[in-house]
Amino acid sequence: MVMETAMACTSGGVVALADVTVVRAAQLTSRGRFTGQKLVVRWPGAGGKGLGVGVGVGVRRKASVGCRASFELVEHLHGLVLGVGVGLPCTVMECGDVVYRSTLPRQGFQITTPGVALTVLIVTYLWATPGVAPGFWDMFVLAPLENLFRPRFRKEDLSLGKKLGEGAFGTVYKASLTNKQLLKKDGPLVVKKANEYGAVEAWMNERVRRACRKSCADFVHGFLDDTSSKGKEEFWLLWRYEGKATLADLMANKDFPYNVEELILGPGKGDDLPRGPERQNRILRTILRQILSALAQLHSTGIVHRDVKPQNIIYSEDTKSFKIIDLGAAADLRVGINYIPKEFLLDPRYSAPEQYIMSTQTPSAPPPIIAAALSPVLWQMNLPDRFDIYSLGLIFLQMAFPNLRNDSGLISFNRQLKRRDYDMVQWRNLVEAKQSQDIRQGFEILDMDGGVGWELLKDMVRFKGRKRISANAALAHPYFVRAGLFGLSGMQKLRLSLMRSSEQENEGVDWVTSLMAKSGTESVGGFTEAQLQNMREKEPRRKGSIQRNAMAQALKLQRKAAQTIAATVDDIQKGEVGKRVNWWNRWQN
Ligand SMILES: Nc1ncnc2c1ncn2[C@@H]1O[C@H](COP(=O)(O)OP(=O)(O)OP(=O)(O)O)[C@@H](O)[C@H]1O
Repeated sequence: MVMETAMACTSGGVVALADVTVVRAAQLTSRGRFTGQKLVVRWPGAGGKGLGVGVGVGVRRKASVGCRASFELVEHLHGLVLGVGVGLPCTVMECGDVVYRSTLPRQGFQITTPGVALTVLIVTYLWATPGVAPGFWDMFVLAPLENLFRPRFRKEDLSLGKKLGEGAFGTVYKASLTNKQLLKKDGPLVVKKANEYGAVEAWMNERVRRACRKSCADFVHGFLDDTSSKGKEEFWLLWRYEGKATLADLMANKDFPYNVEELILGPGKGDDLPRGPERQNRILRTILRQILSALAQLHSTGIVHRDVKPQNIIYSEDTKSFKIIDLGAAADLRVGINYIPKEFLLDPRYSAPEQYIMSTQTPSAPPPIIAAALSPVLWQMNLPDRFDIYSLGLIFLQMAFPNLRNDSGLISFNRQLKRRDYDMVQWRNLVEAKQSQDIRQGFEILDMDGGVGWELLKDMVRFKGRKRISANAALAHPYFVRAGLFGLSGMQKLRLSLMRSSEQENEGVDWVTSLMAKSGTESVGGFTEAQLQNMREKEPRRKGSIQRNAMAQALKLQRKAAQTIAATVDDIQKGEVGKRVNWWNRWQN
């Protein structure tokens, strides 16, 4: 190995200069030729200084006389340049071993299998529901931009009309705009003077307007009015007037569901079928699909409505479809807004048995940035969207059974179901024995096409949120996906029978459980209700394969990690930073 200053010349002149360790050097002959076939040049270590890139190596190449002259000149310059410490850093130069420059591996961007796998993993996490990446984009780009260009309203710009409703969160009026220049599209508006949660409702509506505007009533603006005569601040919320009827109004009509048919299908479009279960089923399916689509969009953006009921589903005369209103009780799980695990804001008639959208052991939401980063984990742990699915299941039930459409009917259904441990099959056995016309009509609808409607209803109204179907899965259910006139396709029938057989497995477990309960033991006298409930909810034991066990362990670990982090963040938020946070104790709990 010889330490020397090397320079390579090409016909274009000097192209490289550096202090190099020549491992196997080409000789520059007195006749100006490289004699070696290979020139391996090791550039100086990190931070090596030098000039130029590209070494004409390995090729017998004629060095011109000019080149030789340049060599000497540059050698002088070289000393000068290095002397003052000027030169390109190694990061921008091709430092390292140089063996045939043209055959060197490229040092720029390279695709490797672990790199691809890691990228896929990160992207999947960032885009998993409720969407960390879209959330940041929404929060830091879309929201400020929208704020910049939206017109601003004051209460003087509005003229209030008829009162439309009064609820726990405020009073709602039909209104019109006095200053017509504020909005391009004219038309009636709705104003809610919110006394509580107004700012949150406005924030939630703005989020929905950016993420999935077609699923909810068209929100215009929200502003704070601190000039109220009552002396307290009021938040004014503005929507476009969607129409005069909510699903509750339409369901209260004796002609339901035929009164909705014309609204959603258009005049005379439903006359191809005679009045009866098949026609009713078609209308119910359309209504349910519209509401499920709206919910699926809300859920995919991390919002759980928490107050899904016929009164909060409005028929939009403009889009001829059903939309969701009243986001006052909604929770944004992406950033933890309005998410208070122990708060009870819900309508008991439609609320799921768990009552909370998140486990009560999940601490209150951490600061938005941390909440956003953790949101996919928390979402998967709690599946909070299933809360809305239960409520929608009850609406489906009410649409099918006329006797359940009023409050007393629904309340007595809730009582009956609770007594039967939320087992819809047991409830069916109970009510079918009564032979009422309304009940018969309901089951006739649900049992069509091999009972797909009944299957879907059972998947929606389940005790455990985790076992309930999601809005997206429900939309792909055979109840909606039909093969035209022939009803269910072969695949759908297969899927249905699979679903049924898995259910029979559960029923077997239930049967054994009830036998055990009846037999009891002499000393204890049988199981308590709580123990029974616990046993029923347990999955039947399946043979554990290595993959399944590994998966279960990984999930357990993920859940534990998320709980530990969330609990610690909660402590920090509560100001318990001073106390020593014992991670190990938390982990073991
Ligand atoms: N965009 C809209 N277009 C037409 N009507 C609307 C609209 N928004 C609300 N309404 C009407 O106003 C009523 C009350 O609205 P909303 O449910 O949002 O108020 P609320 O104060 O939260 O009531 P509650 O507490 O009873 O749910 C609705 O039942 C509906 O009739």
